[in-house]
Amino acid sequence: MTDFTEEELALDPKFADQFERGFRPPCQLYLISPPAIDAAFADSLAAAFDGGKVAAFQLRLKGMDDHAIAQAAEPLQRLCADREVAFIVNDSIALAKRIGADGVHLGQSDGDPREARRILGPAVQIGVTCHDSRHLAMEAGEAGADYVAFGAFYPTTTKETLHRPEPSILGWWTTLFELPCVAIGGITAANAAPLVAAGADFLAVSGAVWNHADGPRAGVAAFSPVLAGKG
Ligand SMILES: Cc1ncc(COP(=O)(O)OP(=O)(O)O)c(N)n1
Ligand SMILES: Cc1nc(C(=O)O)sc1CCOP(=O)(O)O
Ligand SMILES: [Mg+2]
Repeated sequence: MTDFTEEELALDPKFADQFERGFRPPCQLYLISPPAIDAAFADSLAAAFDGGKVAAFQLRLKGMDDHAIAQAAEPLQRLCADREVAFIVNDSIALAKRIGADGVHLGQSDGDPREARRILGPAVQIGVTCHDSRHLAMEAGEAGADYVAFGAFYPTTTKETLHRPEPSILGWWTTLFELPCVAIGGITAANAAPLVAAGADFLAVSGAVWNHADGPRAGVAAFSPVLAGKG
């Protein structure tokens, strides 16, 4: 696999009709926390969950140590359990293990998915950032990831990003692989339709929910039509 170039890995359109896309559940929302939160954040998260179905919540607090994140996680993890939302920890396999998270999201320099599996066991969801790379996504799949994440599809102020995939990478992935794919980066209710149409299994969203003019409940609710394919 490591011998292929990105170009070689691209699905040649002339062969596309030879592949049949299997059934996939409708696209779902994967909510990412703001990079910093305050003591009242649990109320905002509850409001977001009131806005519509959220499949997963990722606690992504940057620049804090694991001990502080573990403390902040407690009420949020409880709320997620009550609302049947998967609770995913960003960056840290050790923290995910310590607090018994439902999953961990690993960037390309956050740790090895095989090591994460060894430490966290078979039931914990492991996600891997793959930027705009088919190659990284196939490597993540081979390493036992539960989902691959492509991004940033649109400009974002939440994180400095270097990669800008085309929506077609989602169609390529879902045509060839059963493993779910996540689209991330600058996604709003207004620009999400091409990602849903291309085959994203999940939309990972932060700013569009937390910075929504009418609050996080409205921020989540705004995605309902586009997730239903009516955007
Ligand atoms: C669902 C999802 N996709 C991508 C990322 C980005 O992870 P990473 O590249 O490690 O960058 P940071 O989020 O750690 O700044 C993610 N967190 N979640
Ligand atoms: C955390 C993150 N990772 C990205 C990637 O491209 O890997 S983009 C991003 C920011 C997501 O937040 P928003 O929805 O506000 O753009
Ligand atoms: Mg990371």
